[in-house]
Amino acid sequence: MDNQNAIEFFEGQNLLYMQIFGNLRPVCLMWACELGIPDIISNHGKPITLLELVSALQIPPSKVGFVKRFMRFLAHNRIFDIHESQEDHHELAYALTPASKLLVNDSIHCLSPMLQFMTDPCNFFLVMASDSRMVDLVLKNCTSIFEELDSIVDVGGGTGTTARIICETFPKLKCVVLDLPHVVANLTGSNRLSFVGSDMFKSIPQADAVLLKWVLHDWNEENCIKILKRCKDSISSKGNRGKIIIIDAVINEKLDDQDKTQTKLCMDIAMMIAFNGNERTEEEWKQLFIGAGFQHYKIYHTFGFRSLIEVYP
Ligand SMILES: C[S@@+](CC[C@H](N)C(=O)[O-])C[C@H]1O[C@@H](n2cnc3c(N)ncnc32)[C@H](O)[C@@H]1O
Ligand SMILES: COc1ccc(-c2oc3cc(O)cc(O)c3c(=O)c2O)cc1
Repeated sequence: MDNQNAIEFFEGQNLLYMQIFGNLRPVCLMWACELGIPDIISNHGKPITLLELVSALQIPPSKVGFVKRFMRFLAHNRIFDIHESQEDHHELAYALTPASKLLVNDSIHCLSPMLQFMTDPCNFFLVMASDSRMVDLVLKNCTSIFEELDSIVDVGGGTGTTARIICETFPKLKCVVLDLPHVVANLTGSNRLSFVGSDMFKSIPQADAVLLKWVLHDWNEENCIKILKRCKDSISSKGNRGKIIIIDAVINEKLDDQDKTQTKLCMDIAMMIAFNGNERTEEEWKQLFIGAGFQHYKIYHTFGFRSLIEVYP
């Protein structure tokens, strides 16, 4: 084997081993949460040294080396930062990163229920509610999309986490949550929030706008077009003023960085396995909109791996 071939051979081998052992990443992330490490670091108020962490975890001192290696792995994966402590003779100290800040339990944007997505699918509404609490950031960055509306139906809106945030953010807006009857059966609304138990394939109440958040990625093309047609009926009395607001992923391998594409493609596989659904490219979204009889759409790509799409009749 010549030099170039040997380099390629070993790079290929490394890539394969990285993928094979990569399934340890979510496992370690879950262990870190089960041990409460993000909460311990957050409560500590400053980077925590290895010995302080081992003591907080009530792990015998003989196991310090294990914790050190575990934290090295997570730091390499950008879940924690490693600092050299100034006070304690340059001892290692661990801090939260933007990712692990989202795993601190008392934070409003805590995503630790999302971690259970793979291991405990029974907790579905807990998982979706944790994702929905992120919606306040989306709403704050696109007030113009919602502030002109008087009414909105959140189709497949689950237990109403998103709708409650919309009502709090836009005090004039009336919001209906439509989901399957058993999902909304015992939920109580308020004067601007109501729940309707119904099938989105059959009929959707009239409104200025329909919201579909993480709904269409669960369904194949044929079913998406059926849902979008029912949404179009719902806004039909508003003429060209009505619109559909979709919050979902848009795959764009050319524009997105490696991390964002990785997240979207992983979700695509999860949707394919679980629901025969899929994450879509802009062209695939466009074909759905044309298929359901819509004329225009506008995509806002500014919310991390999720996008917001306005669709007009
Ligand atoms: C992935 S969840 C999205 C929930 C919510 N929009 C969110 O982002 O948290 C899909 C939702 O669609 C609802 N759903 C599924 N089939 C439905 C149907 N035929 N009619 C109404 N809702 C339905 C499910 O009960 C579930 O709440
Ligand atoms: C933001 O990323 C995601 C959005 C939605 C989903 C998701 O997850 C589940 C999990 C379940 O246990 C049952 C389900 O029906 C679903 C979904 O329908 C769904 O869209 C995952 C990641």
